Amino acid sequence: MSTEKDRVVIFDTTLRDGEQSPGATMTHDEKLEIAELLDDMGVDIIEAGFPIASEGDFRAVSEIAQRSKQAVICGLARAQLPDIDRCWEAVKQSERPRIHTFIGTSPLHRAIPNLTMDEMAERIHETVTHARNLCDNVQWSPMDATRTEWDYLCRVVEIAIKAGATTINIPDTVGYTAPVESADLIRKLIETVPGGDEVVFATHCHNDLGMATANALAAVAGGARQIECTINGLGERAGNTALEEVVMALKVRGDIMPYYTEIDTKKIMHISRRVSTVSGFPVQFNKAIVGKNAFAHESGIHQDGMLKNAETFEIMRPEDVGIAGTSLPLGKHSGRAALRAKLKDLGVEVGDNQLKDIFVRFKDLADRKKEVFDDDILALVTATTDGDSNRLELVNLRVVCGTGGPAEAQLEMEVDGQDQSATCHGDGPVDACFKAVRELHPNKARLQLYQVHAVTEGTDAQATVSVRLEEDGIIATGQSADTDTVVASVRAYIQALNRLMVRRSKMGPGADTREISYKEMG
Ligand SMILES: CC(=O)SCCNC(=O)CCNC(=O)[C@H](O)C(C)(C)COP(=O)(O)OP(=O)(O)OC[C@H]1O[C@@H](n2cnc3c(N)ncnc32)[C@H](O)[C@@H]1OP(=O)(O)O
Ligand SMILES: CC(C)C(=O)C(=O)O
Ligand SMILES: [Mg+2]
Repeated sequence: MSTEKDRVVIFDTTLRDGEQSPGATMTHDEKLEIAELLDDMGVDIIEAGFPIASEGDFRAVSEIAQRSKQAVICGLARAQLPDIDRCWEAVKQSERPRIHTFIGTSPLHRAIPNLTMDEMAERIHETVTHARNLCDNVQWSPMDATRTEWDYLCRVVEIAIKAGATTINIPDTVGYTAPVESADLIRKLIETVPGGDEVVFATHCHNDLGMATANALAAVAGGARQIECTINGLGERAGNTALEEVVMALKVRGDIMPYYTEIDTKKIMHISRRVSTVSGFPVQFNKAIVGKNAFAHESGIHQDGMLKNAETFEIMRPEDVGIAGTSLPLGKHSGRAALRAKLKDLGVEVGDNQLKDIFVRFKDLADRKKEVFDDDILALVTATTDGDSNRLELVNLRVVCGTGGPAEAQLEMEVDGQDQSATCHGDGPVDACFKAVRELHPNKARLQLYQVHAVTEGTDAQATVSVRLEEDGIIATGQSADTDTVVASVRAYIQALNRLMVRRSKMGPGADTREISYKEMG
């Protein structure tokens, strides 16, 4: 049975509560940019700032008010007449202005302005009336509502409604409430307070116990039709309800939550990145919806499932939140299915046997590296698919080098199936290694080119080493990739020697490089 869905209004307070996070201050231009993005994505109400707080806040709220295309522009004001006047001065420039005024109503918060219950009730009446005389869209909030005595909460909400508030916001200022309480509180207020069914109830949750999203959604189930939230959950202490979370929860679980918003969800990722940049608050990797890993799968079983059917491990499409697509980063937990898919993406078609070889090398690399990048994979392919006959093979290598003297290489190498070892010194670790290779496999090949480049970033980057050898006009190259540059160098050198031997043998019988004595590297 399909139910008609109710509209839930999205009230974004990134520029007010979000900016109150220590260190999240935004410049004037950044605020204008974020407001424009919020407006474009379909946010219904933008709380643009606290106009009495500073000249800068006043200017930002005023300018956002002038520029907004469709959103209601709201400013915050304490329960003080000068605050409300200043707020009105700023928001009145909007075609759709709102004044949001608040006061802390719990016992702890009543003590801050040192007002008795009756004095506070009188102040609420006076300030909401004043706001309503200026603006016909007035929101009132009993700060710390979830720790306010029930009877007193009902009393002050009724006063605010009678004084003309059109939206009653019930803040869980310190993130104390639990979902079941959140739903009950709103439901009971609507049922109990005279006029409660004639105003919009809003929910404003903080994330101190990690329940802000759950509490906001529960409040909606209880009858709230406005959710206050911020991009990336930015906000005081552990933050506010994250806009992207509630919006996507309502979209994805419309089956059990018959509500909808007018947010263009495809714009979520872009605004998330901009807010992260301008606030300087990075988004945690595993953050719901907008975290780097929200649509990324590294483990083989998940990647295989995703390649067969994306719904196996994703409950929403990345495109729906503005992400280009799922990513299957390769790492130590990945399997063949993802490796094959990655190779295909990179335009490399391999047979089953080649894939097997590449996979062994890939696992070996992934064990040593945090993340395996596309370039790493390509380097592995080059190293694996050349199919030479390997008369020389690296078995073991230890290198001692540093400031104390010449480098020493202890090399163990298989030469035509026989294990041999040599220790050589050289002018640096690579020179020592190459000398050891030549001691075990004397040759006169001339080193035409030795080139190292890091193909990936970071201190664990994979280096690709290219070696080109020339001998009697025959040229052979070797290439190897490894996180250890010296190991890559030795592998590349050995590969080039193997190829040289193959080429020589193809040019005529008996022509074996081992009969040729070593000539100094050029
Ligand atoms: C839960 C929330 O997010 S509430 C919003 C919090 N945001 C902010 O505070 C950011 C903007 N704030 C500011 O820039 C400054 O605090 C100002 C400009 C508002 C006030 O600055 P000051 O006059 O220097 O006061 P200060 O910040 O030291 O103290 C707050 C004053 O406001 C009073 N106050 C606090 N909340 C309210 C309220 N809702 N209604 C009326 N008075 C209030 C306090 O009692 C205190 O006044 P008092 O010293 O006379 O008791
Ligand atoms: C000003 C109010 C709504 C607030 O931010 C809170 O109580 O958390
Ligand atoms: Mg808040």
